[in-house]
Amino acid sequence: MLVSVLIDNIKDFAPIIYTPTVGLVCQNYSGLFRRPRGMYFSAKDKGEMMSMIYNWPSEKVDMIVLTDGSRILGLGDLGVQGIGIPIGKLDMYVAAAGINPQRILPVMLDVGTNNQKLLEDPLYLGLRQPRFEGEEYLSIVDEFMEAVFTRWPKAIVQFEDFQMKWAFETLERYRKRFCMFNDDIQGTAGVALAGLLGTVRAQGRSLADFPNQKIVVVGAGSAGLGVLSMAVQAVAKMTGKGKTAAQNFFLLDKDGLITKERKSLDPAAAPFAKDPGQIVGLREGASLLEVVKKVKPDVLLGLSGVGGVFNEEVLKALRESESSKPAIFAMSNPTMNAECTAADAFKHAGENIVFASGSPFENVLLGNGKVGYVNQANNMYLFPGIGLGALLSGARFITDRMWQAAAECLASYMTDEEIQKGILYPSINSIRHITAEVGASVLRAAVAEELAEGHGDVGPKDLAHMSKEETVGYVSRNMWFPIYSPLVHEK
Ligand SMILES: NC(=O)c1ccc[n+]([C@@H]2O[C@H](COP(=O)([O-])OP(=O)(O)OC[C@H]3O[C@@H](n4cnc5c(N)ncnc54)[C@H](O)[C@@H]3O)[C@@H](O)[C@H]2O)c1
Ligand SMILES: O=C(O)C[C@H](O)C(=O)O
Ligand SMILES: [Mg+2]
Repeated sequence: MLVSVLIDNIKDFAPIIYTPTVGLVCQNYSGLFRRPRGMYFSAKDKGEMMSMIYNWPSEKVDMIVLTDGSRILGLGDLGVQGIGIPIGKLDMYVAAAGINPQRILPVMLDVGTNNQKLLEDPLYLGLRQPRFEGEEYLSIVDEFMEAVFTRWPKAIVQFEDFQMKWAFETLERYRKRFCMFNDDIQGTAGVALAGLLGTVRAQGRSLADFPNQKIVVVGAGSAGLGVLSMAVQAVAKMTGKGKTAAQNFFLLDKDGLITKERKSLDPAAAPFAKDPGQIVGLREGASLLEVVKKVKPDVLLGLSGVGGVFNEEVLKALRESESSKPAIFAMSNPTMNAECTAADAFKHAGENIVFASGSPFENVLLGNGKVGYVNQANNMYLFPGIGLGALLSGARFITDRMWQAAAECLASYMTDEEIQKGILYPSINSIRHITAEVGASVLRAAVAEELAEGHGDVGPKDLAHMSKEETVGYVSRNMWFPIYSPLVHEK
């Protein structure tokens, strides 16, 4: 496809090159395979990764999206078939951030798969062995990262769709060594925070009221925990109180409400586990329905990967919310894995809700000319700006402060009029403009943290002297745009 066609028609094409169609492609990838795109590093390539990286034909690489295929959307372990995700994310980088398509690199780390069906599939393209674990696994990722940053010291690496344990562990391991981030933990958190701040405004409250929002998060994986961590940081920033920042947040996983009584409580979930004494009438492992009935939340946010967990009973219980405009974020992907459909949300929870989903749904016609607006709460609103901002600032690392700046920029993009209509995010048609603004705020945060080393001829001092408007101009001018020579020259 011509890149200009993609850029000019991004709203129509995003659901094809990206979520949800990319999920279907990954599920059927070995059967659909025609030609390779990107690079595959197998566990058997250990010791060879440096020469492999130096064999990549493009002299410069700006953006790399890397997966090990272990948690592809809500579809589970798809082994090497997960390469569709880095390809789709990088197509978005080209369309949304104007990253030169010759400088992108989709990468698959093939460390085996635990998907029995794939292991038995004669067409499966990857290693036919269980996944590497422990130190063996980490040494493979280490070797890859060292090789990448030796050849391209100013590249940005985005980790995508890693199962939770490796998502957190690799983020901690590399975030202060390399310019990298984990999109499922950090990108999702930023987009959700922008949506949560928009929800406060939509509910007719002042932003300072955010710490009082009662938020029930369903799914304690990399995405759900990422969202809560960032929301807690935002509350702590507003109130100056770190310790009690999580008190209005409730977290559930497949075993129900997480409390301090949970046996083998995951340390990553521990900061959000409720003290049983604190929550009268709710026990360890309480069901989602019990929690919604008791808490009467302002927001119900799903990152469980399980389609339909916001069932009719749960949605009806949300009618008792203390908020006149409760919000439902059914963020799991692809469409089949959404916690509820848009139509069901408006039907069962009422017409005055605010609704967002990770995968696109059509707006819902409510009758009498009224429209139930569907937002797409997807990390695609932020990762292009984070990548571009980091690249153009020459950031050494990507910090929490840069993410906060990105989320606040996205949140402030919306006018009061839009917010009143339940519109929390801008149209994807303006994704280049959004990315320029987000990229500029990330760049300025990098400068403020003295992490900006400059890019090309533009040094750190030049960056520091740019006004806000000049920074947006600089970012926009550095977006690649396709210009095609006409086949027939006009006389
Ligand atoms: N919209 C977005 O931008 C976005 C971003 C990242 C992830 N996601 C989606 O979020 C989902 C989860 O991703 P993840 O990386 O956190 O996965 P994960 O596997 O790390 O976590 C899933 C969590 O859901 C819990 N869970 C499973 N069944 C449940 C149930 N019936 N009720 C309550 N909780 C249940 C699990 O216990 C686990 O805590 C995926 O579908 C993914 O596509 C969306
Ligand atoms: O890929 C997406 O659409 C969003 C997110 O990164 C996910 O894993 O679901
Ligand atoms: Mg993802």
